[in-house]
Amino acid sequence: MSAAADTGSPAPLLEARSLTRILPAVVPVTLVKDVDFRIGAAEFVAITGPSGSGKSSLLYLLGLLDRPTEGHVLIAGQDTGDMSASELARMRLEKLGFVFQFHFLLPEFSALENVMIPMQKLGKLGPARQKDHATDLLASLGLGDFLHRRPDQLSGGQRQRVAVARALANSPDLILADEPTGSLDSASTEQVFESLQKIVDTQKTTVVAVTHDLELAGRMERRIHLVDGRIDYDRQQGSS
Ligand SMILES: Nc1ncnc2c1ncn2[C@@H]1O[C@H](COP(=O)(O)OP(=O)(O)OP(=O)(O)O)[C@@H](O)[C@H]1O
Repeated sequence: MSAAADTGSPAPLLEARSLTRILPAVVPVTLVKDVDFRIGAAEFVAITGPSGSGKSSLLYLLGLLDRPTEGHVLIAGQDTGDMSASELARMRLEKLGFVFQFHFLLPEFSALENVMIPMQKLGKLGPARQKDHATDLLASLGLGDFLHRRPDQLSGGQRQRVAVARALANSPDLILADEPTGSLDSASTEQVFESLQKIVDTQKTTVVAVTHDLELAGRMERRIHLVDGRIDYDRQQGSS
C-alpha cells in the first residue's frame, strides 16, 4: 500500500522505512540500522556523520543500487522492495540522478556528449532535442562556453558541474550526491554547491547529499546525522 493511501496526503518523494542493511559474514556487519525519514519535493538535505557511519551505504540503498536486508525505500509512494532488477534500473534512469565524488565522465567524449548519454539510454528525445537539452543544462550551470571540451580539458569544478548536468539530463525528481565536493577546492566547492541549490530552487528537484563538510551541510535546509548506521535524532535538524 502506498504512503498516499495510508494518510490521504501526498506521498513524500522519498521515504525510508525501518531501513536496515547487514552484510552477511561470520561476524555480520551492520551498515545501516532502522533508518526512518520522509523527504519531500524541492528539499535540500545533507547526510552527515563520522567516517564509517554508513552515509554512503544509506545513499546506495536510497539510490536503488543496493537492496536492504529489512525495511523499505519508497519513491513517490511506490515501494521499491518488490521490483525486479530491470524495473529498478528503469526507475533509476527515469526518476533519479547521481553525482559521485569522482565525476565518472567518459574521457573520450565532450561535455555535451556526456550529458546526452542518459537521454540516449532513456530514448524519449530524438538526437536534435537531446543536444538542445544538454546545451541548455550546461549553459544553466555556467558551462555554455565549454560544451565541446573533453573532461581532461576542464577544471575539477567544471567537470563536477558537467556531472551535475548529466545527473539532470532526464529531469529526475531526486538527485543523490555522494561527497559531490569532496575532491574540490573551496572555489569549485562553492560553484558546485550553488549549482545544486539552483536546481532545488528553480526546478524543484530534491537533492540529498552526503557530505563531510559541516559548513556546507549547515547551509542545506535539513540534516540527517548518522552514527554507527543509525540516525542520531539529537543532531538531526530541519523537518522530519
Ligand atoms: N563491503 C564491505 N565489507 C565490510 N565492511 C564494509 C563494506 N562496505 C562498508 N563497510 C563498512 O560499513 C561501514 C559503513 O561504510 P560507509 O562507506 O557507508 O560509511 P561512510 O559514512 O560513507 O564512510 P566515509 O565517510 O568514510 O566515506 C564502515 O564501517 C565500513 O568499513
